[in-house]
Amino acid sequence: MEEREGARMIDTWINNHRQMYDRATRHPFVLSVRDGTVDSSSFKRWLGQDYIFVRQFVPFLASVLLKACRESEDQSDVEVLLGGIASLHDELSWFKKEASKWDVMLNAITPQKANQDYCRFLESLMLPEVDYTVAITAFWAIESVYQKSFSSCLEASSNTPAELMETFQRWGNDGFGQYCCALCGIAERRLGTASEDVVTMAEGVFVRVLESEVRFWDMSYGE
Ligand SMILES: Cc1ncc(CO)c(N)n1
Repeated sequence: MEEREGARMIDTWINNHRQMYDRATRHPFVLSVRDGTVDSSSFKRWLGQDYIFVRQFVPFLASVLLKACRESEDQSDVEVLLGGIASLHDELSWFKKEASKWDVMLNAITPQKANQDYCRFLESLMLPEVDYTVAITAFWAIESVYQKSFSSCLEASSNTPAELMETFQRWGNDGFGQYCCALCGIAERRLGTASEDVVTMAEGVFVRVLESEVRFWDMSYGE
């Protein structure tokens, strides 16, 4: 099979869907965090909904790991994904600690429509017939929207409130950036030898992730 240049492929997608990409990675909620004007009710709403999402993210990541174990030609994929599982473990404890700090009752939260839809989309990607290349592309896209969004809140010119810094460091720090690069590298490598059909499907999933992330951020403003 002809080798395609995966790196260029993902860059091309980002360029082709630039408007949606920017809406997902420079959402008004994130910009309000960055300039220090975010209100605590939006932050708390986001925190509670994201906890629910992250719980659903665990079985999704497990399904990607299983596909990597079975289908990947490169053993290091499994190690990258195991690192992701370890950090999700840490993330869940962090959510609980942060929620108690802000008086958010995690047990009492019901998922809003955008969250339910996003979680249902994740479920559809867990099916065994979904190609590993498509699943890892989705996984990379989901993580990288948070990485891009929150790393912008840590730039020297930003005015992120001190009590929110720890939150945004979770997804904005260099280590998380390197993890996203490793995921991107896996997706690129797989896309490089994938069939046209799989590439088309992976691009569709990428766009769907961006749309789902925009709707997810929108929830922080309430319904
Ligand atoms: C909605 C959403 N997207 C991405 C991430 C990154 O893990 C997250 N925690 N929540």
